[in-house]
Amino acid sequence: MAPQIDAVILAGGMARRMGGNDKGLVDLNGQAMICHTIDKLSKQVDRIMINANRNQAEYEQWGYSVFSDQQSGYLGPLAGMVTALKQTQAEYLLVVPCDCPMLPEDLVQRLLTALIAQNADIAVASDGEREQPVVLLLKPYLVTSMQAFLDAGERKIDFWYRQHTVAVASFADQPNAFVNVNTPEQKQQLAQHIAK
Ligand SMILES: Nc1nc2c(ncn2[C@@H]2O[C@H](COP(=O)(O)OP(=O)(O)OP(=O)(O)O)[C@@H](O)[C@H]2O)c(=O)[nH]1
Ligand SMILES: [Mg+2]
Repeated sequence: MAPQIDAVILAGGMARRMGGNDKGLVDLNGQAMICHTIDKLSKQVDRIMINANRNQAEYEQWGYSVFSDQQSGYLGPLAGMVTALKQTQAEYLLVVPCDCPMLPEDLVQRLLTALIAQNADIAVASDGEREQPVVLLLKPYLVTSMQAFLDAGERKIDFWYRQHTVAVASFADQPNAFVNVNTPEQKQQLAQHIAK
């Protein structure tokens, strides 16, 4: 039987490079950016959760559970992840950002295969050149380690990874799948690419 997998879409950042406009909600070719991500994930996971620190009512319109970071203050992506880990009952949690609208259709399948093959606790995606630190599959028991890391005042996700066994799943054959929209210019470029 396939394991149960929940997903959290991280939309809890300040989006400073987007002029402070909530990145998940900015329009990309007729729909909110997060809708592109939801479309990519909906067939790959059992349940989707949205992690947002403002505009929660707007995020609720898609019918998924919406929650903010348990610890306020914009402490970074780990703050959203640890909160999601406390909510899930699934065997694995998939984490993705709200600003990667082109994610692979086989994201979960390949991350899970890599995690199992390497007997790892975490599988992180790579575009063939660079790891994508907020695109990962992980085991929920890691919540204790992640909370302890944050409680110690640490914030850097890469440092946290290093405490665990991490498998890397390569998506070198889909180099555009992780295009990351941080600025209005990047959004404009992707909009033109999608419209072609
Ligand atoms: N829950 C939560 N998520 C965060 C936080 N900071 C960043 N993220 C998320 O982490 C992912 C990657 O972060 P960035 O692309 O740097 O997003 P950002 O911090 O909103 O944008 P900038 O302010 O321009 O750096 C995005 O999905 C963000 O929503 C935070 O404090 N809490
Ligand atoms: Mg980003």
